[in-house]
Amino acid sequence: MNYEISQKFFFDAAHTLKRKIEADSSRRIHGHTYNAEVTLSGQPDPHTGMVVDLGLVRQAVEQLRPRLDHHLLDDIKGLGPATLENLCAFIWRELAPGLPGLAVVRVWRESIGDSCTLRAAPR
Ligand SMILES: Nc1nc2c(c(=O)[nH]1)N=C([C@H](O)[C@H](O)COP(=O)(O)OP(=O)(O)OP(=O)(O)O)CN2
Ligand SMILES: [Zn+2]
Repeated sequence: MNYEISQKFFFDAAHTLKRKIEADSSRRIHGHTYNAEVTLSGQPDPHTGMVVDLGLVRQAVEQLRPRLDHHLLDDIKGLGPATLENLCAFIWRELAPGLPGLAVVRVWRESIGDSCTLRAAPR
């Protein structure tokens, strides 16, 4: 059996996006509320009963969140075009060093129903 333990957070951010369709509205600066969820997988430590203390996950997320919340995503170094895919990859790169067992990063926009899920490659 394997366990997955998750934490959700959100950030409000602005962006532009170059697209072939809906091009005009996408290239103007506009904002979204982005939801995100990070999931770690593993076995609970027999002494603590925890895969990972969710407080540690929260600390890592709280370090990252101010770098996204109320920012223009176009300005964030290393993000690239502000798509859900690139947000998943960015969050992964930023959190993975401090969160061993990181298995899934999901980012979605509730208002429009768009979602992206990034999973660790199977070993
Ligand atoms: N593969 C992807 N395709 C698209 C992405 C993406 O991140 N990955 N993103 C977009 C747009 O940003 C998205 O559709 C939102 O559209 P947008 O014009 O920015 O906002 P809306 O006004 O339509 O939605 P609200 O969130 O309600 O403001 C497109 N494709
Ligand atoms: Zn948008």
